[in-house]
Amino acid sequence: MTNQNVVLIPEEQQAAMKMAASKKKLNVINGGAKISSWVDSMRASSPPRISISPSLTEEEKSWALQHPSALSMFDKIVEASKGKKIVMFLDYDGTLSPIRFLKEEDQKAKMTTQKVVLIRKEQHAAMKMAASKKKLNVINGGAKISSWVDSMRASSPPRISISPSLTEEEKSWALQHPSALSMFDKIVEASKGKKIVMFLDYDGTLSPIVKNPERAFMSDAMRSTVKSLAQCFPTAIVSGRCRDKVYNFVQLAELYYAGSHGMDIKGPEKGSKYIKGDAKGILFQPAAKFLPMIDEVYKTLVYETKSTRGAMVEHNKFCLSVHYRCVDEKNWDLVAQQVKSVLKEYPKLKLTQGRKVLEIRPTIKWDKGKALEFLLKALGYANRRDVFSVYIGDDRTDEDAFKILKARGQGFGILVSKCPKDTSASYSLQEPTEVMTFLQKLVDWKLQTLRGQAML
Ligand SMILES: O=P(O)(O)OC[C@H]1O[C@H](O[C@H]2O[C@H](CO)[C@@H](O)[C@H](O)[C@H]2O)[C@H](O)[C@@H](O)[C@@H]1O
Repeated sequence: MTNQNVVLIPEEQQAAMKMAASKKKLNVINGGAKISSWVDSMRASSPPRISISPSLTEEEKSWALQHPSALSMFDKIVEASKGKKIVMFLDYDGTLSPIRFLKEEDQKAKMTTQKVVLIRKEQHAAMKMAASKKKLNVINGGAKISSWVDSMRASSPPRISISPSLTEEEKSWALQHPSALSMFDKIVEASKGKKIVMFLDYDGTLSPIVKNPERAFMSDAMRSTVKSLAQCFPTAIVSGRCRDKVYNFVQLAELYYAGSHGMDIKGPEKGSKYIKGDAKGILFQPAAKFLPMIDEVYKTLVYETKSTRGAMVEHNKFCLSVHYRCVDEKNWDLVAQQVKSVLKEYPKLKLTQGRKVLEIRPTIKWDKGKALEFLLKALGYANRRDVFSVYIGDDRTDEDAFKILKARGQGFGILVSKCPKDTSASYSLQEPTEVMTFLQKLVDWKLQTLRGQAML
């Protein structure tokens, strides 16, 4: 197998492929088309739906107040029409018929209107890949893609929907991964009599995704909520970033931090109120011996990518991130080639993908899931049945932690996502503002429970 033929499947893409495999019953109308700009322009011309969960943002609430449902206002409407002749004008597409297919494909779509679903281009690419599987080369655990650019496009998928109504697929996903907000009572019920431990990813979970990784600040309101959370439950931040950097963003000394995708773990600065006699805090760095190699690769990558406008290499101590969010899409393959050519010389390093980022890290068997287990053990909670862990994250690397929780039956994961994704998480939240609401509800619930106990 020549290097040119070798392609790495991003975890994001693997997930999409799995989802695609479960979609055999659906027909795809833009099956033969390339990922191209018309999909983007269609996305732009069709606003995303407001919400797949019952909770609304402030903006959505205000819009809903200004444009209330005609169903809920029905009586007022007929009241207003009293004594008048009603004349009806109805638009067709999107009003009398659901918008489910593309005009260019009308012929095909007519035959299968009921089954047709317009899928986002990443899923489309994945389905195409699945179909042409045999032609592709295998790397990275058996998964395949036809090109790096496809896989890079697939990271950080945009919202799936183009119409206000949910597709069957979305409905089914939402049923399987209901909003953690709407299921709040069930969640706290399940945790009754158990010690709750909180694990929080940073980017895309506590802070919104922004173009410049150096400016991914969390809001003061989020910080204050996380602070209150840590007063109620042991709380850890588990991030792909280097520990110092994520600490600088969060700035809460009372938390546990696992940086570099869990390869750099430290307990609270002033010792943990949850571990008796642990004044200094734990420190675990399973990839310490890779530091010189990572430094060397960092310098080489900075050199190799410096002529590629928008590319940025981030040093995360035990791992590296090559960002391409700000690189013109036509140069994404160039970035991929630059990274691949450097990594050829370093078989002890592996490449994974996050949201518009290529991540380089040691091949050791350590990930966010292992970090979660390590922290539970450090807290003395490893084999206890009365521990209930909640892990909230938005990226593929968080899946390792979701899987561990599922396997241990010691809590569950919450995926932060606006669109359906293959996940081992049990619940979903759409964005960081919803994460904050959920965390605040947990704090309020805990304080209320304590007040109730104090009154007994
Ligand atoms: O595990 P996480 O805390 O979620 O870290 C994963 C990566 O997060 C950061 O990149 C992501 O967020 C940036 C800021 O919003 C965004 O610009 C970028 O496109 C995202 O991939 C961080 O900069 C990376 O080093 C982490 O690997």
